[in-house]
Amino acid sequence: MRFHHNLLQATVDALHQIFNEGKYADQAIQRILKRDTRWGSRDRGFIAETTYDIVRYKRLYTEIVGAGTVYNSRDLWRLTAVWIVLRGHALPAWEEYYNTPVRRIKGKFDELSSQLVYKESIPDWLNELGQKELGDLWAKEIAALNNQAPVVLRVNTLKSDLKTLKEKLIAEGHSTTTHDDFPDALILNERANVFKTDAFSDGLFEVQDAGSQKIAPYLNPEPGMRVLDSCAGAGGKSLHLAAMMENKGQIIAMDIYPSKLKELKRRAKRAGAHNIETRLIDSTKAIKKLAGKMDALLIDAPCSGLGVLRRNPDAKWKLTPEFIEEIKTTQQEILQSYSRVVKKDGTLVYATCSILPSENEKQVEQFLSSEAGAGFELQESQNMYAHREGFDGFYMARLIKKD
Ligand SMILES: C[S@@+](CC[C@H](N)C(=O)[O-])C[C@H]1O[C@@H](n2cnc3c(N)ncnc32)[C@H](O)[C@@H]1O
Repeated sequence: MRFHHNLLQATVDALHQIFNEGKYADQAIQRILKRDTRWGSRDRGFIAETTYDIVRYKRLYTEIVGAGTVYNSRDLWRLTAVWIVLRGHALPAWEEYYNTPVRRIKGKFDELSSQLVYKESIPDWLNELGQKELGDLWAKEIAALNNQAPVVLRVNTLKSDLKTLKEKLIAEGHSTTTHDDFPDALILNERANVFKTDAFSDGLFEVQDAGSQKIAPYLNPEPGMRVLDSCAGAGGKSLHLAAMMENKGQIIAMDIYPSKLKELKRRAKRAGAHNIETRLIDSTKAIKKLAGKMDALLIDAPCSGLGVLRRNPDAKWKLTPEFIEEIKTTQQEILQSYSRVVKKDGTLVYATCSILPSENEKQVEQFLSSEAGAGFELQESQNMYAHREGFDGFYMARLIKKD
């Protein structure tokens, strides 16, 4: 493999922003990619993927090179050297790589690989938590979460269908594969920036992981229903609900951040979704007003995000045990207070992109045994794991309001 110095320099600069300045990996990479308009899609892909890989294996690589917590330029170049060596490539004859101890890198890798915290590059506290909550599943799942995620699209059935979209994408140079378990999904055969396609500008699809595509259908939405998407964010699930409801009925999309709802509106316009109304949650009144009025409630709860580490590998280094404890309190508060909007025989779906039972099953159990949850019955629940289904990790539970 032939390496280009300017692309590795860009990788080193991105790593500096992420490791030393605490920037989010996706934002740091986006900024760096704007630097040179002559870079083609392969160059951009190289910078993004190399950076993500090194972020993913930060602990392992750092231990191999013996760097501290602040990385100087030499340390960052050495991390890229480890990346090249462990992929079995020859190091280019650049000044930065002079005297790189290739055999020592390989030896250290073999030695450290016997310990999960190095092999999968995870903080000790997270390893302990994962072992405690998931037992034997943990090692398999964390290994799968270190793989690169495929790019999955969801066809917007308000404007297109799977077959037509597949053909349009081929005409724009992108081939895709369908999947029997995910009826609206097309998986890109080769990574590409599909946001640049006409099909995307025309609102024919959204980029949405296959696991995430299971959540809106779990609510059994039907045209004409009144649905509350209480943690709507930028609207990934609201848009899917609008498509499934064929733009008929009402979707109230709520969040505590106006910026996310603004983005949702923009996306809804592009998607031709006309039955979504956004409402900011700025006091408890916003929810109280809807008490007993909704046919269905989706709580796509804020969570640790441990199921989507493949997309956000830097979350491993940003998450803290304290944050996970706080978010669990928020999850229960949301269940307790928002569940009141569901009318008799209505449906509540609680979902997270976490794999931890304490954010999932345990939250639902706690809710059902509380006063607010007493009128609900658990109908069904499902876990999705990266090591089993090959997509992001998710949890969802469907509860029915009996009285
Ligand atoms: C998992 S994300 C939602 C993703 C979104 N549903 C989608 O499909 O794109 C969780 C959302 O909950 C929001 N949130 C956090 N605390 C909340 C609260 N107390 N009430 C409502 N939303 C909240 C966050 O701003 C975030 O957008």
